[in-house]
Amino acid sequence: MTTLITNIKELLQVRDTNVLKLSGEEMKTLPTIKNAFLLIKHDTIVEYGKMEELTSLEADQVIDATGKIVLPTWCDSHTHIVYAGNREQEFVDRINGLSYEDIANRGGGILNSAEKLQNTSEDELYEQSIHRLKHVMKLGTGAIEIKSGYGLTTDSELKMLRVIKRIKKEFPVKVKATFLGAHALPKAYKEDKKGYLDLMINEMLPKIKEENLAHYVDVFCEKGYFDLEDTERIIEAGKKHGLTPKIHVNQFNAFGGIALSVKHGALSVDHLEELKDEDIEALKGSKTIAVALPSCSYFLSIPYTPARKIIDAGLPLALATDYNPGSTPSGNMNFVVSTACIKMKMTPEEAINAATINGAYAMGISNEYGSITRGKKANIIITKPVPSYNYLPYSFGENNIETVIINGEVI
Ligand SMILES: N=CN[C@@H](CCC(=O)O)C(=O)O
Ligand SMILES: [Zn+2]
Repeated sequence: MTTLITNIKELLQVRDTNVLKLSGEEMKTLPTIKNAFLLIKHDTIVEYGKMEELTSLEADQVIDATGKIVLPTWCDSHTHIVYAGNREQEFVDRINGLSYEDIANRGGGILNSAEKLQNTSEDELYEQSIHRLKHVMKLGTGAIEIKSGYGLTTDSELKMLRVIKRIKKEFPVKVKATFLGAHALPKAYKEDKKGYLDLMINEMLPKIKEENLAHYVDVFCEKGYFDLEDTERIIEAGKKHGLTPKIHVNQFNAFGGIALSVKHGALSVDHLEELKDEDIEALKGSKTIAVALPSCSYFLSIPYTPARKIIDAGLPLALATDYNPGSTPSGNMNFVVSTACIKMKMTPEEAINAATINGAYAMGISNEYGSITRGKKANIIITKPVPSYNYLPYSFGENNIETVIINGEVI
């Protein structure tokens, strides 16, 4: 099966050589070809160039993209889309004056989602999750990381991870799974944190390894959740089971979680709404990428991750949704890209780089995803007719996507 896309107004993120991530100044450049074509064979990008270089129109399917922009699908490197029910009551409680912290302290928040998930069957959880996944695929997401962390018992954490595994098998979208047992202290272990850490280390992780259910290990490293010592224990245990760390850090408080994550070779550190100079220093020269989650800042009215500070220090930055029921009930990467430009003062070029190639890096898949490169997976967004690529973040809230191709097939 071959698909030829012709007359593309502008083809974005064209990289002849296989760049794995972009840092600092490099993020300012978004290589493009105007009046371009793109040829897909089966699930792979095989050729692209200027229309005048196109020698044959022969293909099983020809899509005319006159007036339209073509770019790689979004790579959403931080989500919690496998969850049960929702938390719209807490949303109203926050409008009426309670804080995210107040709600958590009253037994709501993550523990509320955990209770719902524990009482939901694996099949029902799968159905609810794929409903969200299908929606975000239509919004242009072609690769996604999904975390556990709303189970908080061995059975329920495994239930979440099995749902992720099933999604991975059933859907063309690229999926990476992360074990986030250390998301909150479950009620049953309220007075016994050590007991819960032991449970994760001695029971959950070996089972996860046995069933090959995760690639990454995550910890909510935050005051009132897991401190540096807890985080280090879980990271070390995860690494022993072959899981690379990707850590929730600096969401509300900065107290050294970034340096710790870097020391352990974390692939990413995510959130970073609170950021100190020493955090920036810790990231320099490392292979760890910072991941900003602007929809979470928007929804919780907390500070935005200081993207300028990170990029201007020469560091790489990725953008992701954080899609979850408590802090970000949205998986829309288009909104993330817009919000990054509007609120974090990222240029459209930086934001698109952060949401494609750098997002892929933050999932460990940038050798296969995140750019228009010969040999990479054919995961493609075709927009509606738009004046320029700047229009995509500019027209926030508008759906500019007409067609999404994942693994070479229109979805
Ligand atoms: N901060 C920790 N975890 C999620 C939110 C969890 C929740 O409120 O359900 C996040 O990334 O924002
Ligand atoms: Zn998160």
